[in-house]
Amino acid sequence: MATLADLRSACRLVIKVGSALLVERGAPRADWLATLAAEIAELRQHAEVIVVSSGAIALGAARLRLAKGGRGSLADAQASASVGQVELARLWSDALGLHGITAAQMLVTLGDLEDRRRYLNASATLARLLEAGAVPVVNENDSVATEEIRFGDNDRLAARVAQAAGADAVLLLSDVDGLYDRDPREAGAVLLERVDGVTPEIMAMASGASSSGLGSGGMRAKLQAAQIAERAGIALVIANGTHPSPLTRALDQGIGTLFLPQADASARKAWLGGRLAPAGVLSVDAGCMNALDQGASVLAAGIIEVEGDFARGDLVAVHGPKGERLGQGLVEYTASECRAILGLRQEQQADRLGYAPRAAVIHRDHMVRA
Ligand SMILES: Nc1ncnc2c1ncn2[C@@H]1O[C@H](COP(=O)(O)OP(=O)(O)O)[C@@H](O)[C@H]1O
Ligand SMILES: N[C@@H](CCC(=O)OP(=O)(O)O)C(=O)O
Repeated sequence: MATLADLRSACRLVIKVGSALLVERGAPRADWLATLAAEIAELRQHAEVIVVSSGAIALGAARLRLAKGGRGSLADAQASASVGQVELARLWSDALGLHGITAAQMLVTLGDLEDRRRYLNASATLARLLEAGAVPVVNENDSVATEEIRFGDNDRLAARVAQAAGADAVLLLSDVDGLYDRDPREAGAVLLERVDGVTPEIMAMASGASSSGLGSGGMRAKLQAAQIAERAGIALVIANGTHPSPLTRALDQGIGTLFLPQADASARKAWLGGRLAPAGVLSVDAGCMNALDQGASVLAAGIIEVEGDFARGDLVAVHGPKGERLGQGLVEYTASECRAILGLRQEQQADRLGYAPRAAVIHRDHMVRA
């Protein structure tokens, strides 16, 4: 992905919308949202789209008549988010619904995306929603997340969601055209079209303050999001959402800042292959070994032996029938569940598990080959 126009060829795209775009003096900017929804509908003809939407605190604070846009204290922000999220979900549902698109609300915390077991859950839900044709509308679960366990800004949340969803690109819609070499309110600020690596010099260009007072992250949070994305092999764009057709302006007119991924897309899997020590071993038969060569997932039917005592979400090694090292990945079941279902086909597993089986024991998206 070398230019903004290349984002048109992305298969899976995360679009993040900041509070200031969606809310003005406590009221939703419904007309603006309608035009964005039309652009999303157009994009969806050839790509899958996930929305990360801010705005719950700003909307809720207006309803509750709380000072400082609901950001006076954590308790105010949490109460505002509870009230505003109801309205925010309805706004998206109505706007996308006009185009026959089903919106799906997903509220996540930092823990949901950092803990490997919960990361798998979030990732599987996103995948299933996209497969079923819905547009997930994600926000932080502000009403339960305390200060220590919050992202606090939806920019980094969007980058993490992109990672969990295996997206190719993230588009952060803000109220500026992109990253400038200094705060754009200063004279002589120049827009950067491409950033090849978020270096300390790039980081120093941004201030942490939000321009509208409604949002939380400022440009610094966007650069932190860019760092997460570039390490995960995902392109990230900062573009101006204040125009009537922001996606067209960014992608077709090329106005915005593109942050190039610093590693190839497989870097997303690199952490699986790297630092972590496997907590156990799944040995598979020759049929499964061949299927893995074709890019398949590890299914219980192909497992012949389970070693170790691991939990769901742990990293386990996959060996062939003669002990060949085939790869490693995040396992969807505990060791005892793996032992209970080894050798069984999907339709035979529910009785042993007591619940409907998952799609695979190790999904191919969560596996690296040796
Ligand atoms: N170097 C910079 N380049 C662009 N914007 C910057 C820079 N430094 C500070 N900013 C400020 O960051 C603001 C965008 O952050 P924020 O208000 O949090 O946006 P959002 O609500 O979209 O998340 C811009 O309006 C701008 O005033
Ligand atoms: N989760 C919060 C938004 C936090 C946030 O990042 O806001 P913004 O900087 O406007 O994208 C909300 O829904 O109000």
